Amino acid sequence: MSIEKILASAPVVPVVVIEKLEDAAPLARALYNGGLKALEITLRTPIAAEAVKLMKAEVPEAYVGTGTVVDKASFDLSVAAGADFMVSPGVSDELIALAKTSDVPFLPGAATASEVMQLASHGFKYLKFFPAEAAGGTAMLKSIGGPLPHITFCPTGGISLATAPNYLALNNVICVGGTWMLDKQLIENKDWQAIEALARQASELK
Ligand SMILES: O=C(O)C(=O)C[C@H](O)[C@H](O)COP(=O)(O)O
Repeated sequence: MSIEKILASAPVVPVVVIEKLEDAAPLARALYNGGLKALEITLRTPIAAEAVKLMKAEVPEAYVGTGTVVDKASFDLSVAAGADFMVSPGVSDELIALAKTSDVPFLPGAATASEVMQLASHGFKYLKFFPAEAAGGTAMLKSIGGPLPHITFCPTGGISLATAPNYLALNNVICVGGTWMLDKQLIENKDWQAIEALARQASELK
């Protein structure tokens, strides 16, 4: 499985912070039924790895990956959980070495031309552009695309339903990451139909 195929599966990758294990399966089903095929579960809560397992069992046809992969511990936790892919907000020599020895698709984060060049030198052609809005938004991606046209991005960070199309219109953007479809109140209310509707809105973005 390639990171390209995973990222090309839908225009948006929901970035999920899972608080309750009981929400994992129905949330994954709602997001997938709404057309979002790749789900990024951030390792920011102690139940995240277990949630990945439950989501994969509930929606085996989905690509269930981990986010906030920042060191060997989180990398190993992702592998143990059976993550279909991994995403990091930035990158370190340790993570680059681990990613290059693993067959789990890895999407490293970058925010500057130098970081993009460093990752490209290690063979990465798909990068997370994070934090997208704070790091310069679409203007930054257009500028980076000039000298580095062979790198494709999944911008994430501060992107909304309204601004996502501006990123998706860029030649060097394959999809965006976002949290706007993960309304905390709807999840608290277990309103999975409403979550599915927000996912559908996101999945129909061009
Ligand atoms: O936890 C990580 O590893 C992250 O990279 C953080 C997420 O990308 C942001 O939480 C995106 O959140 P929004 O800004 O609401 O789209």
